[in-house]
Order: sequence, then structure tokens, then C-alpha cells
Amino acid sequence: MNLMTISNLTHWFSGLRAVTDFNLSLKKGELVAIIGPNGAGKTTIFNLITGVYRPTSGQINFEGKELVGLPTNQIITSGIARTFQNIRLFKELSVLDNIRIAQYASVCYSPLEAIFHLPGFHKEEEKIRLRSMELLQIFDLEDQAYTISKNLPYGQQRRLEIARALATQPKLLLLDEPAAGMNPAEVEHLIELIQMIRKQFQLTILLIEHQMRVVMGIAERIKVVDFGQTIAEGTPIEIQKNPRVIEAYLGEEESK
Ligand SMILES: Nc1ncnc2c1ncn2[C@@H]1O[C@H](COP(=O)(O)OP(=O)(O)OP(=O)(O)O)[C@@H](O)[C@H]1O
Repeated sequence: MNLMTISNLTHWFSGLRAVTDFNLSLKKGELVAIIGPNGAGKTTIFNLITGVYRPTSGQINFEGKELVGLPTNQIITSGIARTFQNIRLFKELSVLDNIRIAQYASVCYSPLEAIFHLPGFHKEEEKIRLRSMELLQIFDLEDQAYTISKNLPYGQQRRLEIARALATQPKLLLLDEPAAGMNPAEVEHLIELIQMIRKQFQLTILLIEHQMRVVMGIAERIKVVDFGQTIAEGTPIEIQKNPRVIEAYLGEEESK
């Protein structure tokens, strides 16, 4: 059974058609990449899945439930989390607090327990703290738990953003250019990290990425979009040989 099925997704920004009849079926546990030149419509697809924009037309079915029309918070509690192309941490908060905050969408104490600091509040807070520290350990950030997140090196900020996304316990993780701005060593580390969390958290992953080293290294299937339209779909090997893709995208990448 598919975890998510996107059917005929189309989105217009005034006179500009950013996404045209986009279709995608994601099976549980798959890692699928969306690639394409700048402005092709990739991030708009993520914004449509997460309810930032409501599509002009089309459906997004996640575990049998229609997502179109739902507010973002309900989409997140359904089991979808994302990272952003431009890192969006709570920059003035500590690394630990960035992870803790992500868990409050599904907190299990009542306002009364919170106001009067009743036992239910303390128990839940301790659970959140422990789980946050566990995540920081997995992401090799536990020594930085009390560092203000804006002071982390760039590669660690990217890792923290992924850790924060996982704190909501998603089934589907949307990664928007996770390798952007990383040096080659950080990229290699990221590839290992994505493979590790995919297994450990039994994740399905949809990845937008420009760095072909990452895409070809970890994606099982690739969709190529250009001017909002899907121009090719296949395995990494099929995509690398596809003349239309080379013309629209890979050729341009290789010549950089
Ligand atoms: N809020 C918006 N209002 C109007 N136009 C927008 C908006 N967001 C994106 N666009 C336009 O929609 C098209 C698709 O943009 P999108 O950001 O989805 O592309 P992308 O493939 O993610 O590009 P990149 O690789 O550069 O991130 C572009 O032409 C962009 O200028």
C-alpha cells in the first residue's frame, strides 16, 4: 500500500503555473528524490504537501486521508515533517530547546497540570527531555545541547534541523536541499546520516537536492521536474542516461 499518493497536483501563483499535473506514489520505506533546475517547482510541491499553500487542483492522500485543505499543524500530526532550503531554526534558542519545542504538538498534559506543575506535567516534561537528548546523541549534537543554535557551525545547524523534524515522530520526512552549503566532508557525513535515520526510524523520505552525489547515492527513484512539469522518472541509472534530463538539468550541472 502507498504511504502517500499525489494526484494531478497543480498550482498557480497568479499568472505563473509553478506545478503542473504532478503525480507521485510513495511506498512505505522508499527514498525518492525530486530534482530539477532552479525555479522548477520543487519547493512548491513541499509547500503544497505541508499545507503552506492550497493547490489550485489535485489531491494528496496520506495513509488514506486527504491532506488538501487541512491546516499545517494537522498535517504534521498526521506524520509528515520537513526541513527547509534556508535553515529555519529557532536561532536564539538552545539546541535542546529546538528539539523540545517540536514535541509540544503532541504533549500529553492538561493546561491545569501545566499551570500547577502537577505530577503529570513533570512526568511528560522529563519524557520530552530524555527523548530530545536521545535525538541529540544520534545526531552527534549532545555536547552542544545548551549552545544557542545560531552559534553552531553550518553543517551542525543542518543536522539539528533534521533532528528537530524527527522529534515530531514522522512517518514521512521531506528534506529540502539538506546538503546545500555543505563542504564535501559534511556531504559524506550527511549521506551516512540519512541512510542511518531511514533505517532506525523506518522513515519514508522525499528529497529535493541539487548535489548529484547525494541524489544518485541514496535515492531509489528520481522524478525530474522542469517548468513545473515532470519530464522524467526512473532509477538513478535511467535518469543519468535520459537525454531530456541531460539537456534540461544534468548537462548544466556537469558543466558547472
Ligand atoms: N510565493 C510565491 N509567489 C509567486 N511565485 C512563486 C512563489 N513561490 C515560488 N514562486 C515561483 O514558482 C516557481 C517555482 O518555485 P520553487 O521555489 O518551487 O522552485 P524550486 O524548484 O524549488 O527552485 P530552487 O531549486 O531554486 O529552490 C518559480 O518560478 C518561483 O519564482
